[in-house]
Amino acid sequence: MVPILQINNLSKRYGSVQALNQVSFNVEAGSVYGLLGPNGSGKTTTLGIVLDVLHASSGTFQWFGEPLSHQTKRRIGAILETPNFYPYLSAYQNLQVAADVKGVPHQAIEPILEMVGLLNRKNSAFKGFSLGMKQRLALASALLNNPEVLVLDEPTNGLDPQGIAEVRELILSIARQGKTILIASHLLDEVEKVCTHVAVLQTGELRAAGPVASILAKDDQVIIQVAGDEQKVQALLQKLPVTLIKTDREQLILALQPGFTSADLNKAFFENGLVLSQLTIKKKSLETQFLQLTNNRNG
Ligand SMILES: Nc1ncnc2c1ncn2[C@@H]1O[C@H](COP(=O)(O)OP(=O)(O)OP(=O)(O)O)[C@@H](O)[C@H]1O
Repeated sequence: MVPILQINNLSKRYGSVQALNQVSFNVEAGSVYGLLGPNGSGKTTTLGIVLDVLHASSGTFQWFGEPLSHQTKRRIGAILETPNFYPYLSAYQNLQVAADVKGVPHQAIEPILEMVGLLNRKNSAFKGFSLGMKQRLALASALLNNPEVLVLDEPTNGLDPQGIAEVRELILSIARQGKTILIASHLLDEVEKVCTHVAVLQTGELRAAGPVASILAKDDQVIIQVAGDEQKVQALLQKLPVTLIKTDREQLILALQPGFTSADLNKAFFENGLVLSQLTIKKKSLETQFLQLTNNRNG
């Protein structure tokens, strides 16, 4: 299946600042994909580029296997910053305005208000809403035209614990409806709770990408280097109980599923006529590095 979003070697410079450097990852259909990194790591820049708000210095991206167009944009709902709703209009009236802009019939409004838990406040003015309610109204607005994908930049920023819990639960319930979600966050905890997949950015570099369970696993990871046919290597990796976390030049970084040891890995390669020229066990999980990353934030 074609990935929902393919990002290939994306780079962005702002003058002397290299905000993104050759970043590549794919977002598959049905995933909740976290873009994790501390402030200034390039998350917003990445989202801005794929939503056509910013231009990349180099690299490409495709939505649904196609370049971004008017048609593909209609399949994407996004919240990059807290949207400007009219303070004196009610939740319902604000969504009427948004529906008119998007060419969506007004019948769509109430079911969406119900989904985001604001139906009983539909006639209340926006200005009286808590931050959490404002964010849920923003989600309602992004969902009005029933997009296949939602792109969210730090959706729980500034919310109190209850607001955070509500927005996270809402994101999960939207995901359960089969929508794909790309969400930028500087919170490891949020990514662990909400996301199925994660790409980790640090100062514009992609540090790791893959399923949350394997990237954040406590299990050992191994670095291998294989002499031999690359296709054969990939075919073998597909069959083994391992997850490819990252390819770094000649090296492959793998997470081993419980019960499958580095000795088993070595044996499997040998039996398939492939010789490992390197097999290093990385004792520390990436989690420690992520915690350092996210704790180093300064804002
Ligand atoms: N318009 C701009 N002009 C110059 N530098 C910029 C501009 N926008 C972003 N940057 C720089 O690019 C880098 C990446 O910023 P970006 O906003 O993408 O990071 P982020 O991970 O989204 O962080 P935050 O959570 O703080 O928004 C940072 O060093 C930032 O200072």
